[in-house]
Amino acid sequence: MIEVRELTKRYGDKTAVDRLSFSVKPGQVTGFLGPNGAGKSTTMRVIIGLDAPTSGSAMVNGRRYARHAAPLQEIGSLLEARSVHPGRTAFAHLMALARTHGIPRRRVDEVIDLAGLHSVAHKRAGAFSLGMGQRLGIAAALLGDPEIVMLDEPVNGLDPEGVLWVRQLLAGLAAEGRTVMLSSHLMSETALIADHLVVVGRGRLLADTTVDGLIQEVGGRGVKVATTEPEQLRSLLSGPGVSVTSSTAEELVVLGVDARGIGAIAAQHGIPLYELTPQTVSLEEAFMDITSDAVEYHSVPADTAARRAA
Ligand SMILES: Nc1ncnc2c1ncn2[C@@H]1O[C@H](COP(=O)(O)OP(=O)(O)OP(=O)(O)O)[C@@H](O)[C@H]1O
Repeated sequence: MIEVRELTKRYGDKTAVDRLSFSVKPGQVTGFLGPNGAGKSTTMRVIIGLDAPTSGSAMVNGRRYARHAAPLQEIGSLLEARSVHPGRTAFAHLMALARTHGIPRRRVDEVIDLAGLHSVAHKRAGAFSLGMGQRLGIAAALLGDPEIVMLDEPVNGLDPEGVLWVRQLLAGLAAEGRTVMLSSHLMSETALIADHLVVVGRGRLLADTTVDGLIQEVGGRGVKVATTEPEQLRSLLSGPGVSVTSSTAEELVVLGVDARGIGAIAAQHGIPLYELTPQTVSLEEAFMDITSDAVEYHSVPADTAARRAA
């Protein structure tokens, strides 16, 4: 379990993390999402004690990271995939980590196999592709067989097979009851991996929810109905958990009853319908909607950028 409470981190006058609170629970995969510069890496660095909070706290299984006697066995993390000595082989890198943490050689062989690094284990890490480097970083994170696994952008640079591997690996770790957290700025990719989502923007919490919850929050999964009898249909549909709004005189937007249910009620009462459209909000739209005010670096159309530069 990771518990972040009222965490604030300032660098000079820049507030990277702003009174952020959330929990990452065991047995599920939590996606930590936000646009570039949202404060994800800073939060993760504080969690593993690489940075000290300005105020608030980040606890790992009830204690600050530094208070754990064997932190690598408590929480395995991948924060900077390239933090490997380029002249060392993958095997030597993992062995060095294992030796300094009292981890047996057998476990090094296990994580090399687990990460699919067998054929390159004795090659210099400096010659690794980005994807291989990511696999080595993930192998290192798993070395201590930790209860908690925290990975910063783990699929960055991986090919589709690698992405699938990470997805299955993390789902397997969560199914074993471990706590799994991964950061990303890609919503659709994270939704395939994560059960629970923590969304941040400009250092603040924007949503702490599930994929479905996020879509509901931005008004997705409603049904647009056009009928000649909107008022009659509205009163027939009204009930607990149902919300009906009208956009035009003959159009209703219904939340809480699906298209099939609306069609059945209309047919029962002889109400003609001339449109019945489930409204889908894509995950990317949902993400953009809740983070739109929190994006630090908005892109501008190419011609505007060119005019500004001129
Ligand atoms: N050491 C530092 N000194 C000054 N500012 C920093 C420092 N580290 C981070 N920041 C700033 O804090 C903010 C949050 O950065 P952070 O790297 O945590 O965001 P992020 O969500 O991980 O972004 P990305 O997806 O781009 O990695 C950014 O505006 C960044 O410029």
